[in-house]
Amino acid sequence: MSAAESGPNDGAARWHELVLRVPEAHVEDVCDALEALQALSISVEDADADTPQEQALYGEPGLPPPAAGWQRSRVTALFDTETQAREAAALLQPQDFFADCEVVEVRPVQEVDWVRLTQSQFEPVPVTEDFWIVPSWHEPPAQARTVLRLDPGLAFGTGTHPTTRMCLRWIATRGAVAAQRVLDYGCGSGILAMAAARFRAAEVDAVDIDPAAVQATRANAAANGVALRAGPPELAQGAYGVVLANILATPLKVLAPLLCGHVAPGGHLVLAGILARQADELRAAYAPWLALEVGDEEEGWVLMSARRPTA
Ligand SMILES: C[S@@+](CC[C@H](N)C(=O)[O-])C[C@H]1O[C@@H](n2cnc3c(N)ncnc32)[C@H](O)[C@@H]1O
Repeated sequence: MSAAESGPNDGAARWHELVLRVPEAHVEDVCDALEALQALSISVEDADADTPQEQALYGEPGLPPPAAGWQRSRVTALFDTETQAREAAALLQPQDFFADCEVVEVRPVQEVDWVRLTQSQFEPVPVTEDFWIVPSWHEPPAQARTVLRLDPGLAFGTGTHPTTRMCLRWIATRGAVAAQRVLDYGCGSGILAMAAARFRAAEVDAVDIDPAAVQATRANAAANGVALRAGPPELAQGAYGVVLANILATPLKVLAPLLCGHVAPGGHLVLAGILARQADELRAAYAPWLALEVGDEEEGWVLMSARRPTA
């Protein structure tokens, strides 16, 4: 057994990890003991991971269930303090079941500033040269004349996904939403609904089957000073000059009669969430009502749109 060593930044660390090497036969005993010693969490990994000795661990039909650990497992237990981690190591070492085990180290776990880390991953997103989606912790770029403030949250839609970006570009460049009733079907964060409002839609309805998305849309609209109605799908009523739906090919096919039924004469239907190879399926599914065409393509995704003839 090797002596446990601690890392150089002990003083600053919030938690400490006790790392052990344990043969398969004793993984369960060691984990039970660590639990009894008040470990905050315990993880078991293959000690030979990423080496030629790495061992797959899964149950095959007709074969015995997988073992609790690998031939040589690396067991890591998290403790509140360095003292607790070292005491746990000291208490384990004399135990019979620990005979073939090894204390690898006691090491500090550095705190991660998750807020800062997350924020650093979300930069302002340009939709066009002068329309930008900007997280609240960033200043809008100088060239941004139209801005939506949006932070990553539980609901989909920060502008970083190509399907959202293509819809935003359609809204910003076609001039089709101005003075229209607009429906955002599957609103997620409400990003498309808010963009429609920014580009002077007369009235915006945003609906989603996920109550968390409806809540996020309301909160994001309030933060952006945007007036819209958000709610469950039943909120969508009557005809709209523009119907936007960025969902996925399968639900979009099921929703074809419903979505087409909301498109006013002379109005537009804009669909995204469709892979390029699914475009023909979608065209066929919507053919009884509207003639969809691919209008944009990005990273293997397409935007499809159609216009209902004026009556
Ligand atoms: C890919 S996200 C799009 C979010 C946002 N509109 C955007 O463009 O980034 C799809 C959203 O559609 C919602 N959704 C999925 N199926 C739906 C359905 N049948 N009716 C209404 N909303 C649906 C999901 O809950 C999700 O919020």
